[in-house]
Amino acid sequence: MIELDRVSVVVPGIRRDDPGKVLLHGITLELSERRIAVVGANGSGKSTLLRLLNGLRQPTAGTVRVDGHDTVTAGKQVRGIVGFVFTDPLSQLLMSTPVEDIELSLRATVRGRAKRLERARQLLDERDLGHVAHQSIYDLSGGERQLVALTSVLAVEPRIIVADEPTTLLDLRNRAQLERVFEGLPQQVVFSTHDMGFARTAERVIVVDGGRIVADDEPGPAIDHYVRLMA
Ligand SMILES: Nc1ncnc2c1ncn2[C@@H]1O[C@H](COP(=O)(O)OP(=O)(O)OP(=O)(O)O)[C@@H](O)[C@H]1O
Repeated sequence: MIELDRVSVVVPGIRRDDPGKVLLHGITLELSERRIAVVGANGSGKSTLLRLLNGLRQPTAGTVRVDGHDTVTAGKQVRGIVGFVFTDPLSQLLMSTPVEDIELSLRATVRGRAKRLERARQLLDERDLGHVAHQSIYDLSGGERQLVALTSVLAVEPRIIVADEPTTLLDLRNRAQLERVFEGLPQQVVFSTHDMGFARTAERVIVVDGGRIVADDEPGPAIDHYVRLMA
């Protein structure tokens, strides 16, 4: 369970008389559903909200807790529970090939390089990515790259996945494939998206506007609210 209690995020101004910019205004949420989508216009605060959930960003005021662990004071535990998938997998893949990247992830949980490499190859095979295991990550297609990034995050078995627009850079076919992969994950998944079809696969849709939650409902009414807002 993720809990946000009166969370604000403020970026300080550059000059002394500049009050700064409020990115999120006093948000209180309990996130327990298996699939939660966050939608909103560009710059509305979706990424800021999602980054709070695994401690990538810290609140200026209020608290974020994951299974009772505060993301500020217990960041390590939180990152063990919440895996984060970025829009651009190249922001996340650190090694030059898929097998090496997954081996790196596994250093947190598996002892011995040979064992880690074997497990990495097995995880890639399970996602039908065995044939690209030793290919440069720069030579993968966008879809393959995002699947490798997701496989790398899943390798350490997080209980919750937070994904920031994971399908935005993909073509329609890869988008559909990745959405199916997300739908099949046993983990709780909190994702942001501009794709209303993807948002409709969630049980709950949260609409963010100007750093505030303006709708929080089942997909039908929440997406209707968002569409009216954008009209
Ligand atoms: N470190 C920062 N300093 C100043 N402004 C910031 C900072 N980080 C984010 N912002 C601003 O906060 C607002 C919300 O950004 P955020 O990335 O959360 O939006 P978003 O809803 O994810 O947008 P998009 O759909 O375009 O990805 C934007 O106006 C952005 O420019």
